[in-house]
Amino acid sequence: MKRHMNRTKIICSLGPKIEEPETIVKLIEAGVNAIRISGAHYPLEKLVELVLRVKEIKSDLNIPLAILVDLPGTKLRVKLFEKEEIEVKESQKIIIATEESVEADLWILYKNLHEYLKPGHPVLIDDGRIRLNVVRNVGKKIECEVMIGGSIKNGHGVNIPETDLPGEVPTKQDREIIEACVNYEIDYFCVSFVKSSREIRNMRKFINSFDENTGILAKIETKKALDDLDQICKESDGIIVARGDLAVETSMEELPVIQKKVIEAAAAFGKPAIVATEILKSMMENPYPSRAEVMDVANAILDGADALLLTAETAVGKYPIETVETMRRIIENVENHVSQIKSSLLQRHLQEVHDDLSQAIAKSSFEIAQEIGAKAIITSTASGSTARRVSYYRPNCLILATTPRERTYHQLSIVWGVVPILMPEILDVDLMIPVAVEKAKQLGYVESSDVVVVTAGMPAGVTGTTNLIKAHVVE
Ligand SMILES: Nc1ncnc2c1ncn2[C@@H]1O[C@H](COP(=O)(O)OP(=O)(O)OP(=O)(O)O)[C@@H](O)[C@H]1O
Ligand SMILES: CC(=O)C(=O)O
Repeated sequence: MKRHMNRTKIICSLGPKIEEPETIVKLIEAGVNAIRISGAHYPLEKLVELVLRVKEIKSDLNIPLAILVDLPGTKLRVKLFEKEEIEVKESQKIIIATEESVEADLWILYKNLHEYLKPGHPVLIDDGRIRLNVVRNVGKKIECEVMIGGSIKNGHGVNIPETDLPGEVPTKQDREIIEACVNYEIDYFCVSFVKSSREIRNMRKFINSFDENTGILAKIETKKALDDLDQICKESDGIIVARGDLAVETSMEELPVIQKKVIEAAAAFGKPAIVATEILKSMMENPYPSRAEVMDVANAILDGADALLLTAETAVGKYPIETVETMRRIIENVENHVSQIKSSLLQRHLQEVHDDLSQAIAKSSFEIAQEIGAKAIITSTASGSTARRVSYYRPNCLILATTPRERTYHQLSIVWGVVPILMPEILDVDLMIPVAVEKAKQLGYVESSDVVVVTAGMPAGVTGTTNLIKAHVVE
């Protein structure tokens, strides 16, 4: 399979149009580095079936590819019984009920929701596309006036930004999904509607009771998450700027600055940042993007995103493969030509190291590689932490992350610029370096007489032990 060298990674969301194995392979060939499967849109059995399908494909193709299972969390959703879709029109009055037994036009199954809603509160559906205003509550019925109409589908997300509904993470549905998936070595679970770092800790505790190597990505999509952003970044394994909900929970106008702030916060902790939603939205209908969307992809890269996440474009859009190809081409163009602009837009400031040895190694290997024009930085990594730290600096040269851990190999595929390479476990560090370099050579990333900067650690294979840098000439 042709290897694409886009350094900003591409993640796509699975959906009914792209579930067939041949289509998944085509998406990967087009440039996808990771696949998100939504726990909100798939029943458990189907979700597990898709996880297994993607695992089989990545094993057959022998490629690094991360699987992200998105947990629904405390997000409210529309429930329709009997119908799959209803149409609502401006100024029409409709009834929402909070329990299935109560007659209504649509349901939001959250116990006693009516007690939290007051006249005038906006109820926003499908990332704010449909807008209702609460008129009054009658028992368990909520009467609303349609302010902006359209079609409402079963499962559409609901935001009620004026309320602060209590809810514990992981929810019952989250726990069921995690339990159904634990045997399949999921690379990342995405935690929706995070409001505090405490929720990440609770989620970590629950997930770790089954599998300590699964990563946790915090979806930043509420105002409250922004108040606890540093701690959330510190305690998770990466973040997603979930612009669909975020725009509704804050405001559209705030998004550009929030996106930059969140990416910056994640980077400070050496964690990958993913930008999601409506990146190439018009390609749901057209085989080409709008100018503004091309600029959005470029700006997300320049903001420092590690990966870009396509949601509805691939899940339910008409041109999923073309969308991925378009995204890849824009990324490649920006990355290949960004150095023509004098002020280096991608490069980041050199971090204070304090007494963090692995941070010092990452920073120094970047500086040495830039100084000597190295072909690659090869990090021998167990958890992937050194590779992520090197990636932070956005070096011009390749970042090759050799690891004996299969999970790390797949997890690193969402990290900017990192090429994950699986290699056997070698406990003698003097042997590990030549084997890692030889593997990189065999795969065609480096050739004889190239200079590479290698990082490794003693004892080998143990997380957090990187303590060695070597400038090495490939034999
Ligand atoms: N697997 C799927 N099956 C059917 N529709 C889907 C699927 N995945 C996504 N969609 C559709 O695409 C839209 C956008 O996708 P996205 O994954 O952002 O959904 P979402 O419900 O907003 O997710 P989240 O709750 O995680 O924010 C959804 O509103 C839904 O209509
Ligand atoms: C991806 C997602 O959940 C959002 O943008 O809201």
